Amino acid sequence: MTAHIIDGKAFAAQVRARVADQVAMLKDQHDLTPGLAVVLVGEDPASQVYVRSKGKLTVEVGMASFEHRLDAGTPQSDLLALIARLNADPEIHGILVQLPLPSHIDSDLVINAIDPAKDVDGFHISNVGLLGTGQKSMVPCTPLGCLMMLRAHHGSLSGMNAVVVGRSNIVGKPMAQLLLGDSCTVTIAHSRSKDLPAICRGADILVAAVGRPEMIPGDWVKPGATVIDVGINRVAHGDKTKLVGDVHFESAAQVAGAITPVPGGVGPMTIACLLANTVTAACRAHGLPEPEGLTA
Ligand SMILES: NC(=O)C1=CN([C@@H]2O[C@H](COP(=O)(O)OP(=O)(O)OC[C@H]3O[C@@H](n4cnc5c(N)ncnc54)[C@H](OP(=O)(O)O)[C@@H]3O)[C@@H](O)[C@H]2O)C=CC1
Ligand SMILES: Nc1nc(=O)c2c([nH]1)NC[C@@H]1CN(c3ccc(C(=O)N[C@@H](CCC(=O)O)C(=O)O)cc3)C=[N+]21
Repeated sequence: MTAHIIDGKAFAAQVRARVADQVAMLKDQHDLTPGLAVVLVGEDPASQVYVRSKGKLTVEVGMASFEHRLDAGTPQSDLLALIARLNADPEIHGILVQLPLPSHIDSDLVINAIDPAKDVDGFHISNVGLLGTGQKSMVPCTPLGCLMMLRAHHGSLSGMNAVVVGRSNIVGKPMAQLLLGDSCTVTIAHSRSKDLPAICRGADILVAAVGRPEMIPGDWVKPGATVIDVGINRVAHGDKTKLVGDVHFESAAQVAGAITPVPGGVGPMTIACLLANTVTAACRAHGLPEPEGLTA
């Protein structure tokens, strides 16, 4: 059997088109242009690529993009002062502080300084709490993108066994919350889990968010399962480099029912969901009805 390949790139283009329609409507009928501010501290090359790509796609859907690049040695107090200004700025509906931050900065403190209503990453403790208790919140972009693809592929996820490998605050834990919210039976595995292959083999839905290139081989995958590969790992490839996921794609695609590729799977959906969250935040800020199909 060869798995259906879930085309995250095409799906993301559809999500961005819906965001663009919504933005056009907000401009036309409410004279409102949603704005997204992205803050980058330091010169990490991968982060610079993401930030550029976010800025370009933000403008493409008709929103206003504000980029703040601070040098690596920026004092934490300066970053907090910038966030306070962005929180107070009515033209800005979404704020994203690119992670990881340099080690002299306390990431939790910075994230929790963002107005939760503008926290389009969904990382603020109040959004985490709202999600955990099933209340309306800002939902983290990567797990939201994964959920959208899973719902589109399966319809209902109710009663399915889902295994999430990885327990980070930005991917693993919120992914598990969303799957639980859709009535999956959820297992969260991590570096201390015993017999990870056996845990994975029980999964109807297997989400890999580890950060280890091609760690999960096909023989850990239940025949017919849906595999969502969140991993983005740059590895040597001849005298160049290439991107691979946390799943060994070739072997897993022989066994799975459906699988997301890397690149072209979860990554593009993450950015599309960031734009979706920004439009949702703009609607909420103005007491307007939220766009349908762009939230969890
Ligand atoms: N496509 C996208 O849009 C995005 C992709 N990513 C990618 O997703 C991956 C994960 O990111 P992130 O969650 O931030 O990573 P973290 O490093 O924060 O978390 C990794 C998790 O994997 C677990 N882990 C590590 N080694 C093993 C192992 N051998 N067996 C089982 N579990 C293990 C860790 O366990 P423990 O807690 O015990 O240490 C930890 O919970 C990365 O490749 C990252 O680049 C991230 C964000 C967005
Ligand atoms: N506050 C914050 N929020 C984030 O959402 C966040 C972050 N910090 N720090 C870094 C991670 C990583 N991340 C990705 C987004 C898009 C792709 C993406 O579009 N990937 C393309 C390939 C891009 C390439 O070629 O390099 C793909 O998979 O097809 C990947 C990774 C968001 N992150």
